[in-house]
Amino acid sequence: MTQRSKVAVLGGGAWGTALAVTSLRAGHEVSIFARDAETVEAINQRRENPRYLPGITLDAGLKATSDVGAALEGAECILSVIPAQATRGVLQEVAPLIGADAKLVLCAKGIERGTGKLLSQVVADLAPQARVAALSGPSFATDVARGLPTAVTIAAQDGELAAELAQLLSSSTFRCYSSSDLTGVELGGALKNVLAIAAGATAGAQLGASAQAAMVTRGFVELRRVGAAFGAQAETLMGLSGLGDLILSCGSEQSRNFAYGMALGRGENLDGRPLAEGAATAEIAARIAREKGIEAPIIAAVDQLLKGGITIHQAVAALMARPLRSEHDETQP
Ligand SMILES: NC(=O)C1=CN([C@@H]2O[C@H](COP(=O)(O)OP(=O)(O)OC[C@H]3O[C@@H](n4cnc5c(N)ncnc54)[C@H](OP(=O)(O)O)[C@@H]3O)[C@@H](O)[C@H]2O)C=CC1
Ligand SMILES: O=C(CO)COP(=O)(O)O
Repeated sequence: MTQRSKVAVLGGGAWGTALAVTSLRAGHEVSIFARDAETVEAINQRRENPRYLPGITLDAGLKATSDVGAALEGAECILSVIPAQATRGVLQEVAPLIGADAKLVLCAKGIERGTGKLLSQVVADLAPQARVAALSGPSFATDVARGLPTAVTIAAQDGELAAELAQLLSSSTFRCYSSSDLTGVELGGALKNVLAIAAGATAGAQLGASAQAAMVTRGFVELRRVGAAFGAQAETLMGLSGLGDLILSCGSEQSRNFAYGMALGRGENLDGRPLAEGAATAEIAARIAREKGIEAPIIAAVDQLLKGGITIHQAVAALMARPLRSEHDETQP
């Protein structure tokens, strides 16, 4: 085990709470910032987070506060676990509280809708003093909170920082690999959510397991094309934050993105559903692909589906009618 540090977690949702628990298990002092007073009280008084992790008893020693300054005070490592589209707003508020040497680990999976920026670019805008990294990979919050074995990747442009963080956050049930491909790890996590919606919609419309497998495989081709255009390494996308997370999220209703897609495929009302980051990322991912001339028909179809422009049956019919081609088209990046 590494030296005991203070880890601050921004966000008292499912993933923030699970990462707080795992940080505690890695031997650190942990403080969660949650804006919701009831969540703070439930974590501190009853060792539970019934809104986001119902039925799970949290480890003793976890602390939560609605005072972000108190949560961040003395923290050597800050985990940002605020949904992607709210990350800028929260960082704007907390940036002055982040020290020059603080390690800031982005744990949300998304691309900023308004700007097309990865979250590390949002940090560069607002808290350039922070040493930024991203944590991503196949990991359901409930599995992690329950202490089931999980592996993720932590990436930073500075490979030594990534390795340091992997050491800091790993425990006997939470294995962190390190990487210097920050862009690849961020993109893998953000785009798999869009593809999980596509897979879920295919399942919801009862188009069959074969169609679902084709959707995921060809979706992965699009993920790799977008990754290549951003300079991501192909091996990164074949790893935990890419293929690994696709395997998890495109085949299980435990994934909120997959479940959201299922509801979409069944034609159900989508109001009031739990967070599905892919719904926010789809439009900007489709726009980025269009602007960069990247062929990404599945990502575009998810965007259209979410906007109500087409049905899943129309989307699949259009995908099936595309011109036949080599599976490995070298004309695409
Ligand atoms: N759940 C999972 O299994 C995993 C999730 N992730 C990623 O982690 C990110 C967060 O997901 P998750 O924790 O599950 O989401 P949840 O919906 O469970 O929780 C979101 C949390 O963020 C808080 N929040 C939202 N907006 C703000 C804001 N403006 N200021 C302060 N707090 C805010 C919410 O507070 P409030 O309750 O007050 O609204 C809530 O505590 C997503 O990007 C997701 O893709 C990654 C891996 C696994
Ligand atoms: O990212 C996740 C697992 O790795 C969680 O997926 P969902 O947000 O779709 O539930």
